[in-house]
Amino acid sequence: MASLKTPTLKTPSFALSSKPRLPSAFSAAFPNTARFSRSYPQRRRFLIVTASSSSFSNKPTVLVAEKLGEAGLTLLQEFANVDCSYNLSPEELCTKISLCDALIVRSGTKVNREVFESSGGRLKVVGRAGVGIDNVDLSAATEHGCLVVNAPTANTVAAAEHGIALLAAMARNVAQADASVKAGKWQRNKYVGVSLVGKTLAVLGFGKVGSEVARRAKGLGMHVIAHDPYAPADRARAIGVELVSFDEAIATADFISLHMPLTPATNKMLNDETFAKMKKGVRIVNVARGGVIDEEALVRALDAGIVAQAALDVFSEEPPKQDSKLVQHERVTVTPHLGASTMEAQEGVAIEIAEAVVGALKGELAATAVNAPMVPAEVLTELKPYVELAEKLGRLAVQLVAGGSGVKTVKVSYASSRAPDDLDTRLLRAMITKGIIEPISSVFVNLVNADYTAKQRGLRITEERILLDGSPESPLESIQVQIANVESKFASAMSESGEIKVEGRVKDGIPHLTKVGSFEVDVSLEGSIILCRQVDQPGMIGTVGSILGEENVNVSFMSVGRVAPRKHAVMAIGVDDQPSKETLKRIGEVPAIEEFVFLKL
Ligand SMILES: NC(=O)c1ccc[n+]([C@@H]2O[C@H](COP(=O)([O-])OP(=O)(O)OC[C@H]3O[C@@H](n4cnc5c(N)ncnc54)[C@H](O)[C@@H]3O)[C@@H](O)[C@H]2O)c1
Ligand SMILES: O=C(O)[C@H](O)COP(=O)(O)O
Repeated sequence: MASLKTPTLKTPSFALSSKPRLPSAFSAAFPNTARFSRSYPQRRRFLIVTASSSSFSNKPTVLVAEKLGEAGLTLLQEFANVDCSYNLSPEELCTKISLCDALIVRSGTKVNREVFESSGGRLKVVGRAGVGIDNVDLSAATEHGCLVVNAPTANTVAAAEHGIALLAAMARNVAQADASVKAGKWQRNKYVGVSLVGKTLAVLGFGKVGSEVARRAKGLGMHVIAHDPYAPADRARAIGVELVSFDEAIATADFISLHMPLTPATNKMLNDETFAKMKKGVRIVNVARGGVIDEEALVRALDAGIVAQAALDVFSEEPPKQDSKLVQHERVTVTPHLGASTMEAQEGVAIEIAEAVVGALKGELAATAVNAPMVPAEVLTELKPYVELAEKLGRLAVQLVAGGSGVKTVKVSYASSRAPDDLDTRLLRAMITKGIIEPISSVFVNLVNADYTAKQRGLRITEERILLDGSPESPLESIQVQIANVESKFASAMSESGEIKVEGRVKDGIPHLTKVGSFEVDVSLEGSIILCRQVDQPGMIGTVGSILGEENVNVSFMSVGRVAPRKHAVMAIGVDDQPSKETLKRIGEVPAIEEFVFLKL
């Protein structure tokens, strides 16, 4: 594994408002200084989250609230302070969470709205060490900008094997017969079972686990059909499984195995009405979620002889009540949510979730994000410099708005030779939103909550693709951000149609600002930028350059865009360090400079 670095910390980087009141000329040039007084991260990657430091070290703190495999803990400990506190009460969890940057749970911990509210904004990642995320309030997580990641692959085989184990054990009364023998009985006639070979198995939910169950059931000689509204037909064909409607599946099956997630649409999917449509004597296996079955209706269906047997690993309430009629039913076999519980799966899940959580805390996009757009790794790598460009253009554009906060309508244009389907702009849009909102509010914006936050603030972002001729080798030629219905504190940033307009492109992997209003410039988007409009004349670069040089402010780049020789020009100056107020005031006093603005990136 690559060595782990300390996470990026938020450091004050534009604290002008904490200084004494500014001279009036300076205030005129920077009418919204106070708005930019909050702290920003000094260096930003295309981050989803940035962990805060704990009070005693620079490491983030990860609370592991349920048992996690050793290999995962070791990975976490290389990067974070790891607090393994199992069996916390809801109140204890809420108390602890305000001290944690990440939380790792399995299915036994309810991560509800209260947990996010109690975190005070510190909780940045919830890692679900498994597949089902029905125990995490995703809406609350998203609203709080908290990324939720899961470990979707490592326990697939374990769950499928447990499904098959329950199927066979149920058909041959293994659990009941075992209990009987241990009770001193020898009831060979009572526990005559049914055969699997030649029987029809309906797999409901033909995802990862469902298809592995289907594959294994085929090996046992069963006829397998499946119902899944979203499963691709070719995947089913490849395994030799026929995809059918829900009604057909339940009406023809001798055995039904459940493998869908618990969602509002699947909640109590098996109920009185659907049991009534089943073949008499059907046998049901559930290693998905208890809530997909109306458990009281199942008891009725068992008693009515519609359902001959059931084998259940999961329950709507876990653990179920000891006197639960369902659990105690003679023809029901139960296990305590053991589907993922093999040594191998737990080590795999622990590693999968630890890597996802550490990656997210380092600011990387997680491939297993549940409440953020999933962007494949190769697309991420390709988009990385454009992601940075997008955020910086948003950040620049909003700082050009007089008053800053009246931003409601933003138009983003992507010029690209790629077909629209080959260009995923969700990430870019999120980062533009981040760039626009963060400088003017105290909200932390990331890929998770960007759309939600924009909506909350009434910020409408429309996107436009400009299809260019040429080679689609690079994903984008340029990104343009326009803010409409506002005034600018730098009039030259206004386009002819009255919007603030900035445009940029990536050159040699580095984001550049290439247009301000209708002026073409070329300045790399690093450090900060001073934009000056001046009467185009010789010596301006030298004059401003020497004012900056006198204060030892390193100029990284200068570029002049003009309308015509000796008319107006916009000079863009990239500076590594922040010039003092006095220096900026001196620049503003250069007679040929008509307006200027200092923009923090
Ligand atoms: N008992 C355990 O310990 C255990 C272990 C692993 C997984 N699980 C559970 O098993 C379930 C499946 O896990 P997975 O990894 O296969 O997930 P998955 O996302 O790969 O598969 C779920 C499938 O269900 C389908 N689906 C969604 N709505 C449906 C509907 N209304 N009808 C039919 N199908 C529908 C989806 O299209 C998807 O193909 C999850 O609920 C998971 O939590 C339980
Ligand atoms: O959804 C899952 O991954 C399984 O139900 C496993 O849950 P567990 O991590 O609580 O065993």
